[in-house]
Amino acid sequence: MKFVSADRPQTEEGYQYHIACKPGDVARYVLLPGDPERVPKISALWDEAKEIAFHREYRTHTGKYKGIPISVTSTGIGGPSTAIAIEELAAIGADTFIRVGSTGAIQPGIEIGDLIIAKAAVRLEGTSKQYVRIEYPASADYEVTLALIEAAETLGVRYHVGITASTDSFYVGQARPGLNGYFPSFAKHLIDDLRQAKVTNFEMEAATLFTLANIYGLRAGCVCAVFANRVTNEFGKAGEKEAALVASEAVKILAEWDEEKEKKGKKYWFPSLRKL
Ligand SMILES: O=P(O)(O)O[C@H]1O[C@H](CO)[C@@H](O)[C@H]1O
Ligand SMILES: O=c1cc[nH]c(=O)[nH]1
Repeated sequence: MKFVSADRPQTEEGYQYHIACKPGDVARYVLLPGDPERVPKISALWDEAKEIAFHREYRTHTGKYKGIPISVTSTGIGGPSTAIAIEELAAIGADTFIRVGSTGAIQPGIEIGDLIIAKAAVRLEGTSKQYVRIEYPASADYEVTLALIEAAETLGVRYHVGITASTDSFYVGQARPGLNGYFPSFAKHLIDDLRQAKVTNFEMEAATLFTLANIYGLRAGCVCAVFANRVTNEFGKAGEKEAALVASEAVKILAEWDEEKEKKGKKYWFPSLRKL
């Protein structure tokens, strides 16, 4: 396989080095779970799907959900691999991303299995800092976020909307004691400080996704299933299917809004657009 340059390791036909996909392999709407094992669980919910590639942590299926072309690519854990996925998926035509993750809740009143839709992210990871100054906002796209809320309401699931904190470390970085009880003083206040600032949850990719989407003029949103409750210290794998359904339904809703905007010559969706 001949890659055209070191700057952009892709072949003449645009086959991307890490995700092993080329133009035409993915839809413009791409769901982004961290876990490769979640990819077939998500595409099983669609009308049709096929495996395109599975290279390193990047597993991609493309298919149709309620008639809308849709793809899913796993990002792996953390900002570095997520940034690679976004760079290469965007290079082959993806422009709207929805992270479908799992998360740890730090606010009271959030149950295991609930969903959390992120409207923005605290950039506690390093990847976005290698792209743009720290003051730059890791904010979700309002149309994607609204479509996720619409989908959650339609599906009647328990959900919350909030600011997520994306970290590079799952253990000490999310104020879990490390091996042999290693627990530095600056980690001790992390949850309480973030909780006072109304942060709802921890995960490890949204800040990278939102920052790069904003830099590149792409749309991104995020819905996560609550696996960990850091208030009660419970842990359980629940809500994964609901998060996948909400994200898939949100793509259907976004596709309808995009068609409406196109038909009426509008750049931004707004509630009374449908009455025009
Ligand atoms: O379930 P995923 O999407 O991987 O998301 C969460 O799970 C991993 C940690 O267990 C991190 O990737 C975190 O962001
Ligand atoms: O607590 C959690 C659960 C899932 N993912 C995280 O990053 N943290």
